[in-house]
Amino acid sequence: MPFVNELIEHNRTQIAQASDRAGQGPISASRFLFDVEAVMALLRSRIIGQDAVLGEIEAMLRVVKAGIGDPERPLTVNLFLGPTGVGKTEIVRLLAQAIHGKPDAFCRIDMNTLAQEHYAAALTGAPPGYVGSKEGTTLFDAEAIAGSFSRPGIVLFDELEKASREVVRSLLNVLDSGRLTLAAGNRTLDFRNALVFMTSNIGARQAARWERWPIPRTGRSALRSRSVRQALHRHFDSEFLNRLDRTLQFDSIQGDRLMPVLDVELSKLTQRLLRQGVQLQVDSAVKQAICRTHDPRFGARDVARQLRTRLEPAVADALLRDPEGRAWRALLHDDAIRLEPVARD
Ligand SMILES: Nc1ncnc2c1ncn2[C@@H]1O[C@H](COP(=O)(O)OP(=O)(O)OP(=O)(O)O)[C@@H](O)[C@H]1O
Repeated sequence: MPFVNELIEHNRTQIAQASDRAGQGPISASRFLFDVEAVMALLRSRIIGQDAVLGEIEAMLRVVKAGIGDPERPLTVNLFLGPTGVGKTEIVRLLAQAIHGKPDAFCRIDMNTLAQEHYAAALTGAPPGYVGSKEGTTLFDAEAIAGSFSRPGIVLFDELEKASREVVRSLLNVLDSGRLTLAAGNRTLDFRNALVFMTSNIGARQAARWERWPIPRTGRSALRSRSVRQALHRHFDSEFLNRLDRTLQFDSIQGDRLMPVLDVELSKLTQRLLRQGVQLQVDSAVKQAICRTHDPRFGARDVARQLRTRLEPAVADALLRDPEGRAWRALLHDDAIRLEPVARD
């Protein structure tokens, strides 16, 4: 028995195909099934300290949902800038989760693997006459890019600054016309139904220096964003930068942002434990100890790492020691995390 959503999607696709055949072009008004409020609620519950970025994402999703963008370009093209572990990739994963029901339902191109000029071929496939040209083999996942009539595809070009200039130049066509003809010439990938994201940590080192400058926060953030913009313009041609819809700068994750990030990470762990029928409470002393020893170079990644290396082993010990134990409390003893059973009434 098909789901209602699938039936609606099927009907909409039929209508779209019929209208295409009649030469009217695709129907645009609200063809996308996703609900902007629901998508943003998920993002806001999981992404801490990036309010300005999330505001821009919301505006972008509204334009996409309303279907009023240029139909000859990707639905949107966004460059995410910031240091490691601040939520750049996580936002794309959450969008995939909210729109397609799976956090990995997007096409990810790791630009780090395309660091040399001749790797442009890996992106667009082999030219005619070369091995692999007939197969049209490329790094792109055509289905994840195309999405469907009622759900946009999602593409992420990760670590953009690592790609060679040649590879970045081969993306200009995608940004201009929403299409990329593979080198063999026998296949074209269509990005016109895709949300395109790119990430880069360009300028992050310069920005970090301003974080420590002893001036008020607003002044610091203006200087920081100017230095990131300068680094960006030094690295990429304006030909490329002018084709981006949004360049969004992420804030670093440290100070008073750590505790809410820790709460998000903890809730993922407690949910996993609950699925095994185990309850876990974590003392605030444990949380403070984790925030105190946070390594700011790794942003939120270090919070997740500390949970994995300090809390999870203590939980595992307790569960293996007493497999019948169903409720536990994590406490701090001499700077080490210990678990004690919670007495049940
Ligand atoms: N702003 C945030 N709020 C809550 N959790 C976050 C945030 N940023 C990152 N995280 C957590 O850290 C993990 C790593 O973040 P993410 O993959 O987004 O890093 P990134 O910014 O893309 O950095 P990198 O350039 O290293 O890939 C995420 O899976 C998430 O659990």
